[in-house]
Amino acid sequence: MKFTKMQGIGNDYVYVNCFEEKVEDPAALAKFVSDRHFGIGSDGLILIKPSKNADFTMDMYNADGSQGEMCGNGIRCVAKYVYDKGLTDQQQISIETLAGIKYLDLTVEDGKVVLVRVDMGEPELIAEKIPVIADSEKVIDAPIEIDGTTYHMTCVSMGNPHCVVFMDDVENFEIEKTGPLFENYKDFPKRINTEFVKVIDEHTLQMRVWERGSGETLACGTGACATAVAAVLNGHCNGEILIHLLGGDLKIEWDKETNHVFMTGPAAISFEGEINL
Ligand SMILES: N[C@H](CCC[C@H](N)C(=O)O)C(=O)O
Repeated sequence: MKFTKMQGIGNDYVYVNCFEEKVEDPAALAKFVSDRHFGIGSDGLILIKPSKNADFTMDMYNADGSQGEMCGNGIRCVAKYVYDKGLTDQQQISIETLAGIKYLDLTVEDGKVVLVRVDMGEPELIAEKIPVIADSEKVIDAPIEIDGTTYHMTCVSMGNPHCVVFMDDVENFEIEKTGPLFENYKDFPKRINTEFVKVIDEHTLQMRVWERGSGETLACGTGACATAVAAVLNGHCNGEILIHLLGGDLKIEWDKETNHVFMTGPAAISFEGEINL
């Protein structure tokens, strides 16, 4: 099977063009290709498919084979793939996801996409729609005790569920130990992506992420959007927010007029190949 390996600020996936390839069991394929020793090595698998309602469809699977409703870094790479490979000549495209249809603006230089701005839609703050089990309608700056430590979390869905935790030191944080405890915590019926965030100033955040189904990744686009929303809700930030992730930076803006969150960042092709299934 032919594949293209791409990354959005270090959040890397194996991309399959399903206009040309047939994928029978995407969950199993995601687990296989994500394995660094027996497969290709990636944070998961992304399928590029036709759509009846948009220009294209993106289906996304984490490294453990679970399907994610949306992938911010992934959708920028899908946009780069379909433009650079000539599946479209439009610089404004729509992509259908399990989190709804997303609209993207492509910046092109020398015939190649170098930057993508994504309208990520509206954040969902109602606990039962995230979902998170809570005794309040929304979960903003709420205590959660994990392994004997009390953290304060703000929960946001960008189509997929996120729990944002602000703290003073993310660099030395034991994410390997604590990340899975959040991911599988009893009050997250669909598990959770967790962002651990340090506030630099009112327009700058530093973030690490433990992703549902993939563990720590170098970046998470939906997570960056959830983090920006949480930072505004908690009075830490406003306006345009620059988020520093391990793999690079994303620019996020929560537009008050439309209530839509916009994410701008790069996308890159690492290599292409064929894998024996
Ligand atoms: N692990 C996420 C999907 C990938 C999200 C992330 N890689 C992004 O860029 O948004 C989930 O299960 O909801």
